[in-house]
Amino acid sequence: MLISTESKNCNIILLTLCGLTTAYGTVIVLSNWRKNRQLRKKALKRRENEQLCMQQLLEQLANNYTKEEQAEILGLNAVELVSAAQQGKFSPLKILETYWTKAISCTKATNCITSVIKVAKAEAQELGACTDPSQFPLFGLPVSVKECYGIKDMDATIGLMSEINNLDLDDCVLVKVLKSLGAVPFVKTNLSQITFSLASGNPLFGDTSNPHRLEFTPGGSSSGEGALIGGGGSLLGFGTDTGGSIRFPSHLCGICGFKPTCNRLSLAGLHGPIPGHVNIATTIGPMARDVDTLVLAMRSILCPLMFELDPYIVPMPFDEKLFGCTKPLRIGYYVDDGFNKPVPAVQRAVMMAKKHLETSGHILVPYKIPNVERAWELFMSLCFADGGKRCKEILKNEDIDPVLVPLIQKLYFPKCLGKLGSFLVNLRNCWKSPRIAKDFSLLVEKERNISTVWNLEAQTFEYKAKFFSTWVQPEGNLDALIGPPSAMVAGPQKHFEDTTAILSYTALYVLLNCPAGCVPVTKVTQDDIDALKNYEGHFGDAWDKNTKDACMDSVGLPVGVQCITKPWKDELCLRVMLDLQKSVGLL
Ligand SMILES: CCCCCC/C=C\CCCCCCCC(=O)NCCO
Repeated sequence: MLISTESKNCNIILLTLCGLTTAYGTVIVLSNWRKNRQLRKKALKRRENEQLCMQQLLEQLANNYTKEEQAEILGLNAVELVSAAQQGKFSPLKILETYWTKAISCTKATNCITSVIKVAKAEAQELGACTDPSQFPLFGLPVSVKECYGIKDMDATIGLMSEINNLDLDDCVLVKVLKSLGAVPFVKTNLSQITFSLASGNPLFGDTSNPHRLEFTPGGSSSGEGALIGGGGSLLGFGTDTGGSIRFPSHLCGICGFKPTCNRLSLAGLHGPIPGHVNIATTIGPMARDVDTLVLAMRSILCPLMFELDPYIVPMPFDEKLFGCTKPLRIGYYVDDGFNKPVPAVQRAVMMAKKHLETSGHILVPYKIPNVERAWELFMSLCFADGGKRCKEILKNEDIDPVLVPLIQKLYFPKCLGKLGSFLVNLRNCWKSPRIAKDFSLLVEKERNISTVWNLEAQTFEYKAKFFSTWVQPEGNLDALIGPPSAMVAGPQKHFEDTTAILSYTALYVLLNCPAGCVPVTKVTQDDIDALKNYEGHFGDAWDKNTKDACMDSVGLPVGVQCITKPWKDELCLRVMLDLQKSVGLL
């Protein structure tokens, strides 16, 4: 009797607990659903308002200038345009309004712009009243910036609905410096959600298209810059690069992009997903149609004002001597990192670049990247040292971009089932793919403790030393490297979801903190596609199959080559890029 009363009480307690848990769960689910619905409404309104504002601006500007006047401005490169503006041939306002018109027509095709920077008009007018334009090295040059750059009274959402209308109180350091040099920041450009993938968009602003083939991706995360500059809507833009986000869209959109050594340019005032992520050297950098513009940008912004506004930036002005060096350089070249085999068009581009640089007088020697798999393990372990905690946190209540879903699912996968999961992934991906299984196990690994992170740092130092020991060669040390910017060229978005497979060529130089830039060298030919039909990759697994499928319909699309130098030799890297572009010509 006693037992049955006790068990009855137990049942009541259990039932009550179950009831309370269910009620609590339902309240949480409902409140999250409500928050998400409110955010979606806000997002829709934000996007509609911006589109309306762009349409109104287009209508206002429609009759301001003749087609011929606009064509004359749009036909100049950045160096020519600045010089024409300094000589008073075009006013900064006329240049701005011409580029606003062009940029808005680009975004109608590719959805590359997220916001018009309205204050640009007043800035252009103020510049127009200046009596000595020659003191401004970027006088009247409209400059586009990635959405995550902080600009006073504008939001910088990184594609998160919860960040809408969270306005910046001040301009970021780069924007302040640009303005002080006479440049006119005029639009903000789209990016992948939280900038943590090579995708082209986010649920807030939508996807961006490749200007050379609208149904293909422009790459990311600086997708808007790639599409806008590639489409002729901006002469100079700024992106960010943590794994390849400047160089990858540059390669896919047929433009030039440069990632400097970390701490040469200021990141202050930028919005990013993981503010304390110091192990992985995020940088900002310029993107443009030609290397001359990248040089103009770097030469101008490495100025006393930036060193003053951000005291943690190494106060190294542009090294004219290093940039102007004319001695023949010893340049290592490689067409394959042994991990992700590039498609034939990419391999051909590197061999073309080798020939061009030889014709320019340089000495090209074959080079082999040491143990890229090790670099990959270190990069992934450091990049997700928190077990993806921060990524998961900021994506709470948000619509998650479908491209990020596989990554987030892995980050949520229970670690205790990791070995089994890894085994199953190995089986599923064409029966045996050790690298895909490894990728899975690196991502399901939860938060690493401090000793593990210190250990990873120490091993990264060892890898760096080993890497540069291969530059010391009996016939003479290497000055630079050239190689692929990616194994792939542009293709449909769905093939660009597995970041690991795509990033090995660019993320390596983030781990090593090397300056690296991409220069367009050729376009995919039918012969490249015929050769691609026999492509099997190094592993014959799902990633290799994806690389092949992605590039099957890419005839006519741009192919870039990556140039790399040692840390702090940024100007030498730009020199190699310029020699290459001069020799290849503009595509
Ligand atoms: C040899 C190294 C291979 C590393 C492969 C890394 C794969 C995934 C890493 C996670 C994704 C990071 C994406 C960063 C994209 C980017 O550059 N974003 C810019 C933000 O500033």
